[in-house]
Amino acid sequence: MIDRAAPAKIRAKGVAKTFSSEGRDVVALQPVDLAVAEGEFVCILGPSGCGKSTLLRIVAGLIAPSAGSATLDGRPITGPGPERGLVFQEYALFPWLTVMQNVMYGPLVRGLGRREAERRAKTQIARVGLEGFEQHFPRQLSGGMKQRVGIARVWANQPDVMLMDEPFGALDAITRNILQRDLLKLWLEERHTVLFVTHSVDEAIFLADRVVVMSARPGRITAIVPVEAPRPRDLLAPESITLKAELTRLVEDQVMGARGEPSRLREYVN
Ligand SMILES: Nc1ncnc2c1ncn2[C@@H]1O[C@H](COP(=O)(O)OP(=O)(O)OP(=O)(O)O)[C@@H](O)[C@H]1O
Repeated sequence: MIDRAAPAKIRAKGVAKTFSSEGRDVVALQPVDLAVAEGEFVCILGPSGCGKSTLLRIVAGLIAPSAGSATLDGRPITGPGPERGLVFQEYALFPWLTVMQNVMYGPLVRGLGRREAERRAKTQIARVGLEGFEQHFPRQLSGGMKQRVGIARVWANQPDVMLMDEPFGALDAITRNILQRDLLKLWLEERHTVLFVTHSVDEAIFLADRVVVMSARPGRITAIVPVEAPRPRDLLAPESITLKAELTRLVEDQVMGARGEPSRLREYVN
């Protein structure tokens, strides 16, 4: 159970980001406040370019905010750390290492003995359904398999928090659905805290405890919508369809609003 009364696992307070490039300032993120509870699965949903990745990268410690502060367990985030595992859309595997070596890499770097690193890697490779592919190189794997290795690699480090940036965005719809189900199964077993960036409304409804909707650039949070249906969720159930219409409207309003056009969806949604 998520304990919302407990101190937040991740907290963003007035977090904002302006990038300066070629003498121009780009406001990527307006001040954002967000608290994620321990063990919670939160999806950040919004149109392209609204600053979703920027917010995730600030929590990852890869970039510093221009204003405000982000904390993990109450401590300021000043850089990346082993308690936060990152999965990106680009698979980011080492092409010259096998699946086994890729997954063992983190535990070895963290000083685990070879045997323990191997044991952990084997367990994680089996969990993501890649038993038998330990000696394959990334080039011998499909996109979905590479993303499974990416997840196994992060999980082998036993992070407290998983930060996922459109991890399934490059995959075909069927593979994406399978990986969403598998990710959910793994998450239900261990209940890491997950911050998951997506621009798919269906993906957010299927996975999240809460969906954070962001506005078109410069990004800010426009709504936080809880998803209360028990898992696994049926996206064709009436409550999912209603929620899908609501979230789609929220996102579309942002895009249309940014263009100065009224939302076309309004006529379909009461
Ligand atoms: N390093 C950077 N330098 C300059 N501008 C940047 C940088 N990183 C991001 N931006 C700008 O900040 C804005 C937000 O980018 P971000 O990648 O966070 O959006 P996003 O919502 O994740 O987009 P998408 O869904 O398309 O991946 C964009 O306008 C982008 O061009």
